[in-house]
Amino acid sequence: MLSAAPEKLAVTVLTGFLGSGKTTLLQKALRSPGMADTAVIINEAGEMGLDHLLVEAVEEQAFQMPGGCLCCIRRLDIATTIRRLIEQRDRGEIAMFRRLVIETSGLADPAPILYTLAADPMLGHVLAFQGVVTLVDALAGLGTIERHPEASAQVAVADRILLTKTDVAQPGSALLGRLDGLNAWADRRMLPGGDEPAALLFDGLSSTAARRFAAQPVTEGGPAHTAGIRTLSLVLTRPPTRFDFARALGGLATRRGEDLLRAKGLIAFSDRPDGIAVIHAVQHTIYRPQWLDAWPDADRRSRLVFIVRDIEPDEILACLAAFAPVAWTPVPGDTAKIGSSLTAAA
Ligand SMILES: Nc1nc2c(ncn2[C@@H]2O[C@H](COP(=O)(O)OP(=O)(O)OP(=O)(O)O)[C@@H](O)[C@H]2O)c(=O)[nH]1
Repeated sequence: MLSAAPEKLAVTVLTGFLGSGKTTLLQKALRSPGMADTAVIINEAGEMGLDHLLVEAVEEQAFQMPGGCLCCIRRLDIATTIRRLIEQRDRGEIAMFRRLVIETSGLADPAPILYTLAADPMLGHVLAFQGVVTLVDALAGLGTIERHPEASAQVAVADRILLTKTDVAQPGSALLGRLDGLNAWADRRMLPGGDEPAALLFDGLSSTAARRFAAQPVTEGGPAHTAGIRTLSLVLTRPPTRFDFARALGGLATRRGEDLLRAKGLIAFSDRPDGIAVIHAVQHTIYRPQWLDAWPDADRRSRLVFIVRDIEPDEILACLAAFAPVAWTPVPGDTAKIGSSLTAAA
């Protein structure tokens, strides 16, 4: 049965550097009954997307856009994806939704995405842009903003800045001063905090940023990315023990933590066969694994995605193999460099 389509689709862009907590916030927000009318589009920097599997949403609610950083190589795909979802919704093929969250990859500069949304003639009539919510890691945020122009750009366009991981560390005065310098006018909140996660994504946002960027066409060639960033996706042919795996990832984080921007994955361990571990590392920090009762999709392979700066795939493979003696096999076609070479080819 066809449902009546709403007049305008409320859209929020959720951004923040790699590992700042975007998927965690989305997971919490989607548990709220108030989010039943909200679809999410998830974009990741690597070919092998995982976040859409980790968001516990109704299957029809979360849509994946992997295959590259949304702001450069796939910029125009976002308009196509939204148009397609609206058509499917209006034909009754997917669940009715009245709101949309676009989670950008952690490396995205949101400005070209905002421009793409505003410049599309059809979308201009059907979208009601709410604003940009930017997450900043209270622990790693200052260093990240200083080293990566993408992180500064994400802060600069925010309508709301959410400082995450404040249960672990309070943001220092240097970070707060840097945020003031980049964007003093955005609403600023702490996470975890007293706010409803769903409300943080929609309530009280202004569309000032959208209007500002709609007026500034983005030049071809896309935004600048930090040089030397690349992704590497690996699958494991045999399950490692938890100890070996911890030593392998820990060894890499100890040696190259500053340039190990992000690692995430799904791993089956030989000494814990009753669960699948969701692995997260952000620079020097390796997070306690979360456990799933079963594989979240048909793919039963243990897999890890790395996003690194100035680390060659061979160095990662050698470090992992030294500590965890199982085969780590690169996924063909996913040792991509993100940066000038890809941008120029767009
Ligand atoms: N202590 C604490 N940990 C958090 C918080 N938010 C996120 N994390 C942890 O940080 C790690 C990365 O969080 P994600 O939500 O995957 O980050 P993300 O921004 O989606 O990462 P990318 O998609 O790679 O850009 C996970 O281990 C989370 O559990 C927080 O507020 N407090």
